[in-house]
Order: sequence, then structure tokens, then C-alpha cells
Amino acid sequence: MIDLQNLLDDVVGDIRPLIGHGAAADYIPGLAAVDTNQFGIAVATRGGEVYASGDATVPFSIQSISKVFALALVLAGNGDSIWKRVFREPSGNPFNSLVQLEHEDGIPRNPFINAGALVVTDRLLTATDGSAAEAVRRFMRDESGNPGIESDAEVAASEARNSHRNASLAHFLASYGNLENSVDAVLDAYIAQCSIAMNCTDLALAARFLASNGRKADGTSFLSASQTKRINAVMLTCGTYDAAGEFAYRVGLPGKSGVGGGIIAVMPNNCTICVWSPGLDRSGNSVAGVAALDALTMRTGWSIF
Ligand SMILES: NC(=O)CC[C@H](N)C(=O)O
Repeated sequence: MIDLQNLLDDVVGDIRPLIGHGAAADYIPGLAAVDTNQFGIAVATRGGEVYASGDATVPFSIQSISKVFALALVLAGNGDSIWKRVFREPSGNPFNSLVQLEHEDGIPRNPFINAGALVVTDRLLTATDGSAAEAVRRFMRDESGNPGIESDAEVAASEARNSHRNASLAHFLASYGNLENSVDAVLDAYIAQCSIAMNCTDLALAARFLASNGRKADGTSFLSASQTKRINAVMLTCGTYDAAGEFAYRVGLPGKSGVGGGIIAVMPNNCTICVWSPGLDRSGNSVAGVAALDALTMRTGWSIF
């Protein structure tokens, strides 16, 4: 048995020189103000044991990590029909790029770039009669056991004031007939789900279904084993945008990042990992977070390969 607690403390020591490297996302002013000298890591086992080190109980903005949970809720409720409206190929482009969407007739490359996530949120809005973000928050609360999880109204308002790119993507989708709800409703729901504030421990706990063949914390089935495998596959190929190849090379696990500096990673049938540090690289992935996952997987030998 590995001593996970010691190991996590060692990983924090390994990557300490990188904490504070990179820049906080500045296109959402509410995120730019966050102190980049923070780092947290948490591992949740399938059975619900948690090991954590650093700032693992400090809440941060989950941003694009919410896209995994929205997709999971859509697949659980509506099955595979979403795949008619969004592809499953890596984009090789920045997460908020507009160009590909026109070339590919309004069908986004994958559900984890912004265009694809807007389509997924649109479906979830229809399926939940307008309460898509609340469905994501409820899932987070139930699976982490923390009833206090909320969206951060200030971050949401700040993103809403600066959402010209996402509004453009949404209008583009609508022009191709790939939205069921109004552009405003989809943007509101998307921004609300992105602005959910959570800490590493709660996110690692909430993501456990990805390491448990789709089973929830209470043991009931949420997704089938093959649906879960497929979400993990799309995370591996598309979860860190145009750096997905490098992330797979360094970490060897499915992962999903957000511009708040968080990343979740999955060791199937074993555990989930959440790291957080706000300094981002050029692709929008946490510098210290990726380094920590690299160090952790090197030390444990965890890999899907
Ligand atoms: N990569 C991200 O985390 C991006 C999410 C952010 N809310 C956006 O839409 O730009």
C-alpha cells in the first residue's frame, strides 16, 4: 500500500517552485484578482476516502470543469442523441475559438470546447425546464456531501459582462439551428455552471463516478460503464484543449481543466484527483497543476496506458 498522504505532501514539495508561475485568467476580471500563490491537491478513492495537501479546502471557480458534469447529466438523462449535435474530436484550437465552427457547419468539435459546451448546456436546459446550472450544483452537492456549494455571483456577473466571444459562438450555433433555447438563456446557464465555486476535496469527491463505472457515491447507477468510459476518453483527447496531447504525454490520465486553475483527473476503477493553482499556461491549463499531476503519476505509476 502506498502512503498517499506522504506522497501528496512530497508532490507539493516537488512542484513548489512552480506555484505562482503563469497568469490568472484575465479575460474574466473576477478571476484575474485571485492570488496565484495558492496550490491544492486532493485524491478521492472510489470508496470515498480523501487525501489532501496544500490549499485543498479553498474554494475556486471550477469554470470548464463544469463541462464534464453537464455532459454526464445530459448522457444520463437523454442518452446518446447529443452526439448528433457535437463531435468527439480534439480541436487543436483554443477553447474559445470561432473559426472551426463555421468550417464545420455549426457542429462543434467536442463537448469540452466552449462551442460544444454551449450545445450541451442547451440540451440540459431543455431537459431540466430551465434549471441546468441548478442541476449541476445539485449533483455537486449530493456527490461531495457539501450542501453549501453555490455559484459565485460576482464571477458570473464579471463573465457575463465580458462574454462577447461566447455570445458569438452561441449566435453562430443558433444560426445553424443547433440551439433549442434562446442565446441569452444558454449563456446565462453556461456562465452560472462555470462560476460554481468548489474546493479540491469536494471536486475530487464529486467526480468519483468517473472512476467507478458510473456509480454515484450512494452506490446507485448514474451512467453505464461504457458511457463512463466514453466521457473519460473524450476527457483524455479533448479535456485540456490544444494541449491535450502534451497532457496525455505527461500525465497519462483523462483530465479536464478550467481557467480558474483547477484540473480533475481520473484513474479508472481507482480514484479521482483534483489539483488547483490559478497560474495558467498559454492553453489555459494550470502550470503547477499539470506539473503536480505529472509528479504524482510518476511517483505512483498511475496511468491508463
Ligand atoms: N477553459 C475555461 O475554463 C473556459 C470557461 C469560461 N467560462 C469561458 O467560457 O471562457
